[in-house]
Amino acid sequence: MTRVAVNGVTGQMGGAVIEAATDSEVVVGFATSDVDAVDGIPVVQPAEAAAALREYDVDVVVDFAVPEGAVTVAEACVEAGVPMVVGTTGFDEDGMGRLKDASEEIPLLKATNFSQGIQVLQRLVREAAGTLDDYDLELMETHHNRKVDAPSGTANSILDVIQEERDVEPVYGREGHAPRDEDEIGVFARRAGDIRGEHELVLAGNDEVLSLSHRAEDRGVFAAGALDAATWLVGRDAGWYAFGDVVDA
Ligand SMILES: NC(=O)C1=CN([C@@H]2O[C@H](COP(=O)(O)OP(=O)(O)OC[C@H]3O[C@@H](n4cnc5c(N)ncnc54)[C@H](OP(=O)(O)O)[C@@H]3O)[C@@H](O)[C@H]2O)C=CC1
Ligand SMILES: O=C(O)C1=N[C@H](C(=O)O)C[C@H](O)C1
Repeated sequence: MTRVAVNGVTGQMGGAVIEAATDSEVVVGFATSDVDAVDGIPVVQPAEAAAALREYDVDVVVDFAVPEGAVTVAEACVEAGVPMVVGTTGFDEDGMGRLKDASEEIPLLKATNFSQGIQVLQRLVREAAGTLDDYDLELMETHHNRKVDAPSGTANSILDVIQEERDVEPVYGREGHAPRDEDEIGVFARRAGDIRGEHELVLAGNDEVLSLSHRAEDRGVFAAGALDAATWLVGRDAGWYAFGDVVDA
């Protein structure tokens, strides 16, 4: 069985990964709060991650934490020579640069969304935005009230795909007198309750509207995808990988 360490083990996604790990074994977790164990799994401070990766003979790390913690653990993975799957979102340029540096030494797979449905949505978005090239575009995402980054990592990834097809400028929310430019895309983030994750792209012409949307109904979908990615990543060459590489394999 693949021996997995979970970064952010005390969090919502950490719990979902532990629950989904039936074909792999979570042997250690990382978090900053002062807890010894979660579900019988020892919890270690991220600053001590490199030693723990060796001590627990970890094959791969699965990360759903915060950007700073993900970078700390990525650098520990480099030290210990362990591959890493990064699910955390909201990195700034420096954080992304440090992950890229790590990927020169270890296999590192980063995805803003580990659901297969979002992989397909991304392909549909590319086709729709490229084909309906004069339609107005608006992008919406909705998440639970504890989410800290906005727009979601997934919304930013969808925006990246659109910008590869169309020269559009994002406008984040609108307020007051805000007439729409031809080349803008409105981007909206809503936060409420325990909504797991909803994304919708609307493409509107004058007489028709195409809506492409996805809704995650359980965090288990992200956890299962990340664990599939983790198993796939073990034994690969150092480099930067995407979830599409796993889904297409
Ligand atoms: N790619 C995908 O498919 C998905 C990505 N996500 C992303 O995963 C991340 C986590 O989401 P979620 O579980 O809901 O968030 P939570 O806030 O529930 O969990 C965050 C976890 O990170 C830990 N943490 C905080 N600081 C550090 C640190 N410096 N080093 C290591 N761990 C740390 C927290 O524990 P403590 O305070 O004890 O340190 C906690 O366990 C978010 O960025 C979210 O957007 C979420 C779902 C799917
Ligand atoms: O924080 C979450 O919950 C989620 N975060 C990811 C994102 O920012 O896109 C993926 C998913 O939508 C759930």
